Amino acid sequence: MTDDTTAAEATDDRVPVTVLTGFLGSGKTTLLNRILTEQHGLRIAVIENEYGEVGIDDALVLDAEEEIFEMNNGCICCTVRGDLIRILGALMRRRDKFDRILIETTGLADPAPVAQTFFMDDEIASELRLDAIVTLVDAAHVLPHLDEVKPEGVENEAVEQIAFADRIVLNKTDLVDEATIEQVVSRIRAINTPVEIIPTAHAAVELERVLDVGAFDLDRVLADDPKFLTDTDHQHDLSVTSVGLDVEGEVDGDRINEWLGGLLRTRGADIFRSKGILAVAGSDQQYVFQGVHMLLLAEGGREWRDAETRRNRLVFIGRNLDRDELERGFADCLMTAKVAV
Ligand SMILES: Nc1nc2c(ncn2[C@@H]2O[C@H](COP(=O)(O)OP(=O)(O)OP(=O)(O)O)[C@@H](O)[C@H]2O)c(=O)[nH]1
Repeated sequence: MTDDTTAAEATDDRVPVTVLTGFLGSGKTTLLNRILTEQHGLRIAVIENEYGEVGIDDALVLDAEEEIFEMNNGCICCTVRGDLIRILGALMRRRDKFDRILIETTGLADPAPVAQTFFMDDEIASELRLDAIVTLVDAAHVLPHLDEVKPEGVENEAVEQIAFADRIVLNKTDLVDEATIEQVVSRIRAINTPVEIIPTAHAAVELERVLDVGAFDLDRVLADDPKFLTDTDHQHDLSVTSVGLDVEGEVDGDRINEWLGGLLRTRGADIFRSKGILAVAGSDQQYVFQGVHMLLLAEGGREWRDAETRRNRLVFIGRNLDRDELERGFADCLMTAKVAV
């Protein structure tokens, strides 16, 4: 680094932006919730992009003082990139209200086009500084996704997210043994040799290791990918789709457990991610379920409000999803449903 760049950085008062990425279910929302609830004294504007039609993450992000902008009608790296630019523009007009910006991408996003946004638009580049791309990696599930062979021209998002990372939060180390951690670390190193890897469980990372770290290095990116600033074309794996269900009524607790458990046991290789908020008969509390492949967790959510309509919102993301089958399976769990005997 020259004296000139040091001086330039010292006077750089642009707002730092962190891009939080990582494959489906790797722990992005868990980290976001940590950041939003920790007493760090920072004012963070959050932009959240969710994959799936029914918008569940907004209910799973904890209440916080911070402002949260939802972008649920497309993928941040392609269809709603215009929305991202508009939100950033609106934020810049009231930059006295926050100290930094955090963008959580979907689990299927390519971080490169999101990063490009900070270099290709002059107004944005003059006001905002891409601080780091922080990638969450699920130590228990990442290897098969890295191994997936995609059709010609189609990106492997899990690989891209690691390749572009300035920091890797190697999460869910509680679910695997040392040998698996070593194997995952060596796969990460093969994709992105110099990256700093921070092993964690439940995304318990010290914030100073991921926020305002000045780690994004355009020169390094251009050395790896000379077309980074000019090549805006990328192709998602269209065989990965989502099915969202939004159904009024209450479900039978036993039946929904049995159905979801059986579904993920038998189809969990193809169902990468599932999550939902359920109205279980006889309970005043919402039920939240979180599935990552075959691993299923259920937790109690907030209480239903008095006049609130009991409804169930579920999303499944993966391959070979059959909407009819999922709708029928869920309908059989509803209290009003006639169950075949
Ligand atoms: N055992 C274990 N579970 C974790 C850990 N981190 C997160 N989880 C759980 O994994 C599930 C997915 O975590 P999220 O934070 O929602 O993951 P995400 O990356 O935001 O998921 P998408 O937004 O769907 O891509 C949740 O049930 C979390 O509680 C961890 O380190 N260990």
